[in-house]
Amino acid sequence: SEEACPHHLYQVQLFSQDPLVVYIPDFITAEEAEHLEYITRDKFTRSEVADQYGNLMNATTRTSRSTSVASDPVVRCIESRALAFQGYDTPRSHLEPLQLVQYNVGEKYHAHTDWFEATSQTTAEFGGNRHSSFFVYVAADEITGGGTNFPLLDAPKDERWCKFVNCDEPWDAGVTFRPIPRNAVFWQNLHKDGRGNRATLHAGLPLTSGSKLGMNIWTREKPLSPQYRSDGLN
Ligand SMILES: O=C(O)CCC(=O)C(=O)O
Ligand SMILES: [Fe+2]
Repeated sequence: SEEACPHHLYQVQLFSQDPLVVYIPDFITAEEAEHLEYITRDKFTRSEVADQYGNLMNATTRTSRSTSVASDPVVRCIESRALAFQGYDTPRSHLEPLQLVQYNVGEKYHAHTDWFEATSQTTAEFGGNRHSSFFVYVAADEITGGGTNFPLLDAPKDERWCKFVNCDEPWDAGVTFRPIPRNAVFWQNLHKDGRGNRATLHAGLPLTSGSKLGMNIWTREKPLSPQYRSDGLN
């Protein structure tokens, strides 16, 4: 039985190979989660989305509030972890500032991809397109609903996944990751040739009760220009 196996520390689980999706329990610590909440507590504004031309706007498709996070030693640790996870080869300059997203009852983010279709959002100063995404559940209080749904991924068959994904959903709804504090979902947005992978389509489902604080960690294909980075370094 599994109980007889020696203890090990790593916990990541491959969820899907194509697109690459990896589930990461305990991606951030309780102290880091509290710190993120604390340093952003009065900073949230209505979330923006980019339209097909790359114009940023408030839209009914994304009703959360969000803020980017200024760099500090705790934030740098989280960034380092995200870079190490991706194989150490990616320099910090490829990271967008961490983005926190706050949802209350009824709020959601309609199905979207994190990679951009609009070339105005993938210019050299933005570091090209978003190569990968981590979505981290920072906090979830008394929550129902509010999972992250990938409609084009296959639901897992093994019921041991049910602690991380909602197994009560119809199989044709794809997969919905539960908003479990400090856990993260990682995925690769782009094919090898740089084209966006449509199967990474996903949505933040509406909350039917409680509240949720999430965090996006987006890695671009190339370095962002200093003005768009949290460290502002050259
Ligand atoms: O809220 C979620 O579960 C997903 C949010 C998301 O996909 C995003 O902010 O890009
Ligand atoms: Fe997203």
